[in-house]
Amino acid sequence: MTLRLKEVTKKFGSFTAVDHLSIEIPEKQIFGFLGANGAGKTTTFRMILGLLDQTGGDISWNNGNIGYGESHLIGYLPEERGLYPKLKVQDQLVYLAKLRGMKKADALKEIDGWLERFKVPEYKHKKVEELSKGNQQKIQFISAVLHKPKLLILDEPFSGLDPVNVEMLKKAVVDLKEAGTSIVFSSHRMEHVEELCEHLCILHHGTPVVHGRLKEIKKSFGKKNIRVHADFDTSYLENIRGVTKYKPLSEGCELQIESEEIAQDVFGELHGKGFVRTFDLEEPTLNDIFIEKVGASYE
Ligand SMILES: Nc1ncnc2c1ncn2[C@@H]1O[C@H](COP(=O)(O)OP(=O)(O)OP(=O)(O)O)[C@@H](O)[C@H]1O
Repeated sequence: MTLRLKEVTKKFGSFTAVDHLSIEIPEKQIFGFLGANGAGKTTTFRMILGLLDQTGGDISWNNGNIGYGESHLIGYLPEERGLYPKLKVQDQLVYLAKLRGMKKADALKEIDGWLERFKVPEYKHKKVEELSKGNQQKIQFISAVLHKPKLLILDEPFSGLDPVNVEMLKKAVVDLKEAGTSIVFSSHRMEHVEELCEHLCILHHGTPVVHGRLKEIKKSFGKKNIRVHADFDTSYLENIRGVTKYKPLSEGCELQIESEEIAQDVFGELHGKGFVRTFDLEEPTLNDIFIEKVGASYE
């Protein structure tokens, strides 16, 4: 079930939050949605979910509209986390699962499995307000996936989590994909998108500036990085034609080059100058691409 957005636009008064966005989100894959604060990611998710009406354009899923009737097929982790603080974890999850058409007995079984998996079984009968923020986020993630949705939309799922919990959630996301769920997630962290997504879109002021398959995006970017590990001063490499960036490291440097061919020149200039431990020619990172297209880095 492919999710298609065609020329989707959202205006709030005279302000355009999403501007003629056309993307295709293939099924059973993880699609990454990147963009600076205010780029239009959450607004796009709300339109996909039918929580906001678009001003123009079409959104279709499996060639039909997504409506409230499909809530059992869709899971959503909103950016503004919101569980009922006074309700106990299990009661709350059962309630939300029943809203999505699950039977209580099935829900209880699933809940136990997820709480174990996320290493929080002891919170089952605790009120949500007694949990740390990170653990509340895990519970909210569980509420988005309990009913085994076909389409899962995750707005900044990893924000505010410690590295161990980030890994735990990432693993869950990958397993859900492998089980056949189509997943769209937004993030400010390039490395998460780079690691998890085959397809992605970078939004800038509501317009997609990069869109497609990660591998092809990297290939078509042209520029590459070189990492040199050497025991002598490499700063002269900065002056080679085609070297667009130079960053000294404690032992060596990192370079950005205009195209792959420049690597030969850099390699040649290293010859005979001293001991070179490593010379690596690497693909551009998503961060490099983002900086060039959007002009700002989050790091
Ligand atoms: N209900 C609303 N009324 C008016 N403007 C809005 C409304 N919702 C969003 N906007 C504006 O639309 C733009 C896009 O917001 P959106 O929340 O989609 O961005 P985002 O990419 O999710 O940002 P962030 O990374 O900060 O979550 C922002 O400039 C925001 O102020």
